[in-house]
Amino acid sequence: MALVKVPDTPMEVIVDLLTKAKDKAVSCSTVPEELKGHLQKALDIASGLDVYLEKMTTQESEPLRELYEKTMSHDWNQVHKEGKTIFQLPKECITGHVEGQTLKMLIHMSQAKRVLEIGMFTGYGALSMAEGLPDDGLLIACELEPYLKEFAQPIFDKSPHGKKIIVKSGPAMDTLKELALAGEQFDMVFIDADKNNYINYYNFIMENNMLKLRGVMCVDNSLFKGKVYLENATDSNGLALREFNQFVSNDPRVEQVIIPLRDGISLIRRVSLARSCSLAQCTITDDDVFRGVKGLSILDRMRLDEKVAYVTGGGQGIGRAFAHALGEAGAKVAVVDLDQARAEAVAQELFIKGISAISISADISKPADVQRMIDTIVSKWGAIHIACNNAGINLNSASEETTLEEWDQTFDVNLRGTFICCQAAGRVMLRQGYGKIINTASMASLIVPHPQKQLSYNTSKAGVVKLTQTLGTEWIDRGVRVNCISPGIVDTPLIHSEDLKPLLRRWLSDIPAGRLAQVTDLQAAVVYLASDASDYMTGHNLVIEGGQSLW
Ligand SMILES: C[S@@+](CC[C@H](N)C(=O)[O-])C[C@H]1O[C@@H](n2cnc3c(N)ncnc32)[C@H](O)[C@@H]1O
Repeated sequence: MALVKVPDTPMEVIVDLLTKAKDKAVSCSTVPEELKGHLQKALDIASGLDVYLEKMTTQESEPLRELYEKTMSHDWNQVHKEGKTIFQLPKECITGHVEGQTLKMLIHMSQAKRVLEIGMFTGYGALSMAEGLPDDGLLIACELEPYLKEFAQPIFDKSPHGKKIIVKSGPAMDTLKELALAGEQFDMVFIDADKNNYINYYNFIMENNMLKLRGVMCVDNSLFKGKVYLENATDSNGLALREFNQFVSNDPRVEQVIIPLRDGISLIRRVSLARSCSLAQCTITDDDVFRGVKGLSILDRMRLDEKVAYVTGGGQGIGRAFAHALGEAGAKVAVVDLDQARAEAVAQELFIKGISAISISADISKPADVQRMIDTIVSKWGAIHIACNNAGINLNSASEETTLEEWDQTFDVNLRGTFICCQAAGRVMLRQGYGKIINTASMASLIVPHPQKQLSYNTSKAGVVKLTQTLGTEWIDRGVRVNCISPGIVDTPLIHSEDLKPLLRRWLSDIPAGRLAQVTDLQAAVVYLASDASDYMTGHNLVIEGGQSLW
């Protein structure tokens, strides 16, 4: 006997009813052709929808496909008869391809890192969401039936994302209590278990602050085949969902929307602080500390959206890391380098990451080049908000042998070049009444790094600090902040050459942190100095050297 598929979603119910109506109409000679035609059209539209969504949704991964097939071909009746599961589990309760991809998309969009799933079944939704999580993301899946963990784990193990999933067997409420006790919080919670408990899970999560401030709760089956709004529905699960939806829609702590995908997915998020504030029972000091300056959290205050930046020496090393950091924080970035090919390569890297970027070749020791760089950026983007004057050179010689050529060359780039850039960018920024200049100085501005001999470099970088202090105090009352970053010894491939090995050992013994700086160690500093969060800071030399200057 062929298995009759029970309609599982409002659309499947509509298709079922339209099919019956059309069959009846077709077999009845008194039904007008026009009505038959309308019925057929309605049926085509309704029955084609899920098929089309399925087809147009990005193909699932191999482990997900395997999980789906293994779930569908498993004899759940038999498993239950053998006493391996408490309940007889219908295979149709799997989330499946389109919903799985929707959850994965939500995880990406909300940049969630910690997810809680209530009701895992065979893990299709869990693995879909894990695929959307970053490498250090975590998903805790609550599942009543221990058998399902055994079922899913071998496929989780085949996926590179399976390691992000921890399955907690047993009643979800017990796991929730355990997680609340440990102070666990989540960016996303997916509720997809016993319908009559949805309201309890929801309230427990809200009352125990388990959903982070920016968190989202997703609730599956919230349309329950339409029974949530059909007047004569008596189905206990449908009625439980109806009560749940009504409760959430009246709950002033949250906002909700129900997406009519498959059997309905509710998206629920905590409302803004402003509303929570008026709801709170306790005494609140309602100020910028509580609400955030301009209503922004501290991390958002460090975002650089809509800002225009340039980075000189951006084609490699520290400059490249600065360009990426500023772009990741939201700025448009002009990558400037003496070497056009290098600048272009970094601009391409940024472009691939979705960052607006251009490349410019310029020799910062030449005023005409610097002016061309400034004009190019202003004509392209209309402003310059962030100027990273990072290009520099380091030539070594014993002081008694340092030639004037070496001295002049070093000063031309490191100090004169930095001044030329500060002045040209500063003029634009002073006109704008806003700007952030970040110069790259060096730990050598504070100490005399040894045993290498680099008089011109050390002196020029000390000059960069004084330049920064002077401009920083002169321009701050016109909205332009000038600071500098002093890195310690930065790890480059060159440093690991055989020749430099003894020098490297010596340096390492001088660094309390026990290692050289990576360019990535400097990235947060440049974003902070470029952002409005550092507005009260000017003329500062931010030293990042693993403690080396203190020993
Ligand atoms: C609709 S299925 C979940 C589908 C799953 N989210 C997916 O991605 O395929 C519901 C699951 O909730 C589980 N469940 C039911 N009651 C539960 C409870 N009290 N605690 C934990 N899990 C429960 C069931 O065993 C079943 O596996």
